[in-house]
Amino acid sequence: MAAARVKETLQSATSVKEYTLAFVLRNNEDGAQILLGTKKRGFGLGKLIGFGGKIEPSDASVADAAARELMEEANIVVRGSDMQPVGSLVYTFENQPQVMHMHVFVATAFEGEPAESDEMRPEWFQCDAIPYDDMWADERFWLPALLEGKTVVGQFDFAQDEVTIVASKFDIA
Ligand SMILES: COc1nc(N)nc2c1ncn2[C@H]1C[C@H](O)[C@@H](COP(=O)(O)OP(=O)(O)OP(=O)(O)O)O1
Repeated sequence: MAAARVKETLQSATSVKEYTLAFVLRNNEDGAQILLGTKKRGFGLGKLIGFGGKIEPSDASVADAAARELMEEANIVVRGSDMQPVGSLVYTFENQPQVMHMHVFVATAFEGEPAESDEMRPEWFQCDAIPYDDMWADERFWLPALLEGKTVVGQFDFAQDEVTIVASKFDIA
C-alpha cells in the first residue's frame, strides 16, 4: 500500500519539509472550473500549479496554512474550515536528502476575485481541459481523481531534472 511507503519515507528521511497545495473549484455557466496559477518565481517557475507553500510555525493548522497561501498568492479568502483535505503526497528528488510532504486540499467556497500576486498569476481553467503538460509531471496521475471527489495518498520520486518521475506509488480511494 502507498501509505506504508509514505510512512517509511517520512520516518527515514533526514529532513522533511511540510507544504500545502490547494485547488479551488467553481461551477458557472461554462461548467466546472479549477483555479490554477502560473508560478512567477522560485521553484517551479513558469509551471501552472495549485496554490500553496511551506507551513509556517505561526499557522494554527495545516488547513489554515493552505488558506493563508491562497490569500497571499491568489488574493482570495477561504476559511480553514472550508478546506477539504483530499491528499497526502511525498516527493523525493535524486541526490537530495530533503523530502517534501504535501497536504492537498480542495475548496469550493471562497470570497473575492482571484488576482495576481508577486508569486502567482491565477487563471480559471475548464476541468475537462486542464493543461497537464504545463504542470508538475505527477498531477496528471491524481488530479483527475480529486476532481471526481476522490482522495490520493502516495509518493513520487523525481530525477535531478525535476521533470522525470523515476518511481511512484500512489493509491486513489
Ligand atoms: C515536485 O513535484 C511537485 N508536484 C506538485 N504537484 N506540486 C508541487 C511539486 N513541487 C512543488 N509543488 C507545489 C506545492 C506547493 O503548493 C508549491 C510550493 O512551492 P513553493 O516553492 O512556492 O513553496 P515556497 O515558495 O517555498 O513556499 P512559500 O510560498 O511558503 O514561500 O508548489
